[in-house]
Amino acid sequence: MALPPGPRAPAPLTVYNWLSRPFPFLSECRARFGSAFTIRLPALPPLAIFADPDDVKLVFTDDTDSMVAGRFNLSLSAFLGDRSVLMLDGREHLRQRRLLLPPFHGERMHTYGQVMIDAAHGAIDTFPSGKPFALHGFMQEITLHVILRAIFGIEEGPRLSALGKTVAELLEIVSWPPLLIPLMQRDLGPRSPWGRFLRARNEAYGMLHDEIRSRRARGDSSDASLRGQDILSLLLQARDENGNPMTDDELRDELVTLLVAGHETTATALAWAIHWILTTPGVEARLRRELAGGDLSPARIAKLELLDAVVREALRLYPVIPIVGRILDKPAHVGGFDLPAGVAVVCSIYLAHRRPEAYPEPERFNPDRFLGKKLSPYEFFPFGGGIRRCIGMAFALQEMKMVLATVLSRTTLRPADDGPVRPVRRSITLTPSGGCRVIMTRRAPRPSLTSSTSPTQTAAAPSETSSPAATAPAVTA
Ligand code: HEM
Repeated sequence: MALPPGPRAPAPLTVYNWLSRPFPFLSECRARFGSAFTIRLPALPPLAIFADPDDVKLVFTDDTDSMVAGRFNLSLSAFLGDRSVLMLDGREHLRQRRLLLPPFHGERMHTYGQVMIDAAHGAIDTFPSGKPFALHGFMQEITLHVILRAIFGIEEGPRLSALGKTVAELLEIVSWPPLLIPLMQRDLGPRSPWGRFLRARNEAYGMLHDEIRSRRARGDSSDASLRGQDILSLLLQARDENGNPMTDDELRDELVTLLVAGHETTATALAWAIHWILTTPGVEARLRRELAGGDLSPARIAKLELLDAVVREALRLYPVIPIVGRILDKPAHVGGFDLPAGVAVVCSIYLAHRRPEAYPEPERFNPDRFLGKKLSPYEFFPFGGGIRRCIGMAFALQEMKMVLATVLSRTTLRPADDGPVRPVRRSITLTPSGGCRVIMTRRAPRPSLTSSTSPTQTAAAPSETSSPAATAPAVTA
């Protein structure tokens, strides 16, 4: 049984390349070894990397149960809990996935649209004016707020703030890439990275259990505006095929999974999208023209074609998560190689998205390549594929569009620096270096008609001001 060829550099160098410069490293390997190659990292199975559509299809459509994702994701189990859908395989995975899917169904997205727009307004009100700032942090604020509101359905107030603070702290600690290495996962006291993580996680667990218990005890759903459509309410009502609800521990692990998976990923994708909009000639002007053609209700924003193409092209060029993988339970034949059991079969999203055969001039940000076209799910898969495809895909796409439309309609931004922006790792995601630094030169007041029922903001002719004092009411999200 032979693995594809691959670099034989000393382990520390490979670890450095993998953690610090994954995109150039993947490109170099592809140039040197061809469309399939193997990367070896200490204490992990060999990673056999593929990017050709036939090989990706084979992995995503495998129905033999011989390629398991839960074991591939194992390094995340300390972060997410061992009952997280990401950790499970086979029947257990399917059960948990079926329970989780309904709140994320495309049709439900209209419920969350206004929450997303309101959260964007709240953050825009606090953008510094006339001086450089990193957008990524503000995008994180928005996506954290949105996911907390969508999951728990609670209104602005001390409960939401306390949960937000604890979750943000937890996510900040886990964003440090070395914590993914099992050797680093040791509690050496409250000031050590893992010690800090464990203490923050216990605090978050306590709060989540309180929330679950009080919700069960009340026997009702959330507060006002989401009217029982929040994700926790739906998960509490969910039953598997035997009529059983999720246990408290299952619920807790899934809530942590949704908070982690649904927050940093979308914030990073937004930061990249804004980077490309500001730095690619013509794109911002075309988007503004598209936005100006009518009201800015969630329903209309969701249908804007150029905005949709911009979002997809941003996810193509720098996919937030560069790889998805499965561990082979049994030997398998992939890409002309007979791979032994135990190997990790990895689909490189990044390399697949840069194949010139599918994407002429692959390095160029060109949203037109998505206009009026539907790409194969084996050539464009920022959300992975098959029975493991991201549960939050529709949610993330909706959120990106709502936030981008709101930011563009109320502000004028320009890049703060001339130098190149490169991807840097934060845990498993790759974010723009410097956090996408921009300068805001205009902020229009928040439109007065943003409400959950009648959002009728207009994108045309926003008023010129750069003074935060001129901005409108307090955060209502
Ligand atoms: C731009 C934003 C996002 C990106 C790029 C992204 C990407 C991904 C990827 C690549 C996977 C692995 C798929 C595979 O193994 O084939 C995944 C899985 C998952 N994502 Fe996302 N995601 C995003 C947002 C979200 C959101 C908003 C949520 C929920 C609120 C979410 C929840 C999940 C869950 C639960 C899984 C596990 C699915 C399973 O194992 O069955 N993600 N995501």
